[in-house]
Formats: sequence, structure tokens, C-alpha cells
Amino acid sequence: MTPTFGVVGLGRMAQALLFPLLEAGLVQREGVRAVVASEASATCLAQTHGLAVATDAAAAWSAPVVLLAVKPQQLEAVAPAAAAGSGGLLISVLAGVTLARLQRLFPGWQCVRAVPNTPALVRAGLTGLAFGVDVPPDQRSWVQQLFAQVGEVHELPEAQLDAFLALTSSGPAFVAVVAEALADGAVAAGLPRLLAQRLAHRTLAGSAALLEERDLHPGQLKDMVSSPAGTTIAGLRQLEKAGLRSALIEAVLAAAQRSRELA
Ligand SMILES: NC(=O)C1=CN([C@@H]2O[C@H](COP(=O)(O)OP(=O)(O)OC[C@H]3O[C@@H](n4cnc5c(N)ncnc54)[C@H](OP(=O)(O)O)[C@@H]3O)[C@@H](O)[C@H]2O)C=CC1
Ligand SMILES: O=C(O)[C@@H]1CCC=N1
Repeated sequence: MTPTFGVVGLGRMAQALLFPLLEAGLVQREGVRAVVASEASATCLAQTHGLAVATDAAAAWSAPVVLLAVKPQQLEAVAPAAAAGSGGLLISVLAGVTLARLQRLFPGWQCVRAVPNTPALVRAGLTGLAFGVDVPPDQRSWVQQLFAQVGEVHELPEAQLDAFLALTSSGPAFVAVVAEALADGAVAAGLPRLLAQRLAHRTLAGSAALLEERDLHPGQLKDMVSSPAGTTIAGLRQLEKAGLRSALIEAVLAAAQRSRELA
């Protein structure tokens, strides 16, 4: 019989994780027991992806492994239904929600706090993991393998997960704003929009690949590109004047603080 895999909340994050896992065969399509809030979402997801998606929570909690991916504000509403199951492994991706709170709300479940990001959808994800003390070693390595399918996995002390989330999970939005603004600049300078967007994305991806593959400090790459009295230093001067570094630092700090508040 196909092992079942429960999913409580099949929104953007759960889909970004589940679809690559289905493609890789780590989770069997016919074993998925997903639960969402609205009939409209359930019907749409079931028809589009050929999955069992219900609005009756009991469907998911009978599985031995459950991925919990509702909004933190929806946690209290979904928790009581877990009592219908007989316990197992609970993998929560809820921002800020601590292992201690999960263990209180889900007695009988061994809890894992995972901090994934949406690039998982294209297997370029990052996941931070912290395990409840009662999760046995074989389950820990299974969870690590699961998330390794969609990118890089880092096991961290739980206290570091809010900072991890601020950089890696909220970070795609920060980077998207940078990409959009760079493209806007190129349009202002005369390039067509679609070309500007493509070039902005490739510039970000190429720069990241160069930093990683050559193990460069970001300052080295900045200096490599900046000729004396050249174009780059003229642009960098504007970035410093506008406080880009400070804005990014404060964005990451604000996201980490918000994650702690959501606990
Ligand atoms: N998006 C991201 O980049 C990241 C998100 N996270 C975390 O992932 C979690 C989900 O976020 P995200 O995917 O963006 O949110 P979405 O709003 O896209 O998805 C939420 C899902 O929960 C379902 N839901 C709501 N209430 C209930 C309920 N009572 N019972 C069952 N299902 C319910 C919704 O169903 P319906 O569609 O019917 O409303 C929907 O499928 C959050 O806790 C967030 O902190 C973590 C890292 C990154
Ligand atoms: O914005 C949020 O709350 C979620 C968690 C991290 C990314 N998105």
C-alpha cells in the first residue's frame, strides 16, 4: 500500500515543496492527503494536479507524516483536528512558530520546524531545520533527505531560525524588488522592458554564480567591476547616497523580528 503523506495547507509554500517531491518520486501522488480551507481551492488543486484535496481536516491527520503549511495566524484553528490522527511526524513550515508551541498544540506528534523558501519549486531552495528532541535519528535523516531534494539543507539551533528565515525565506522578495528596480533603471536608460527584465535576472544569477564558484568576498567582486572614474563607481555612489546597504540590513532585521513576533 502507498504510504500516505498529509498536507495541511496547500498554498504557495507547500506547493513549492510538494511538486518537486512528487516529480522526484519521494512522495507518491496517490498517497497525498491534502487539506485546504475553501472548497474552491480544493476543487481547483484536485483537478489541476490530480491530488486528493479535501476541506475535512481529518483526511490529512490520518497520515503518519504531516506537512503543516497554513499561515501562523491559522494555527490555532487547525490544531484540534490533529487529535483525530494517531500521531507521527509533524513538519511545520510556519514562520516563527516554535517547537515548544508545536509540541504543546500537537501532543503525540514528533515535531520538526522547517524554514524553506520558494526557490524550492525549481530545486534551488534553502531549508533550515530544527528537530524536537524526541525525533529519532532515522526520521531526522529522512526529513533531511526530503528537503535535500529541493535544495540545500542546514540544521541549526532553533534560536537561529528567525534570522535564517529573514534572509532566505523573505529574501526572495527582497531580491525580486532589486531585480525589478534594476530593470526599471535599464528601461529608463532606453532598453525595452522584456529585455531589461531578462538581463536583470541573468545579472543577478551570474553574479551569484561568480561569487559562489570563485568563493569571492562580495567586496572583491564590487572592486573587480569598478574602474577608476568609471561607470560602476558612479552608480555605487548613488546607491550609498540612497542608503541601499542600510535599507537591506534593516529589511532583514525587520523580517527576523516579525518572525519572532509570530511565535
Ligand atoms: N511563502 C513563502 O515564501 C514562505 C512561507 N512560509 C510559511 O508557510 C506557511 C504558508 O504560507 P503560504 O504558502 O505563503 O500561504 P498561502 O496563503 O499561500 O497558503 C495557506 C494555505 O493554508 C490553507 N488553509 C487556511 N486555513 C486553513 C484551515 N483552517 N485548514 C486547512 N487549510 C487551511 C489555505 O487554503 P485556501 O487556499 O483554501 O485558503 C492555503 O492552502 C506560512 O506559515 C508561512 O509562514 C515559510 C517560508 C516561506
Ligand atoms: O512573509 C511571510 O510571512 C512568509 C514567511 C517567510 C516568507 N514568507
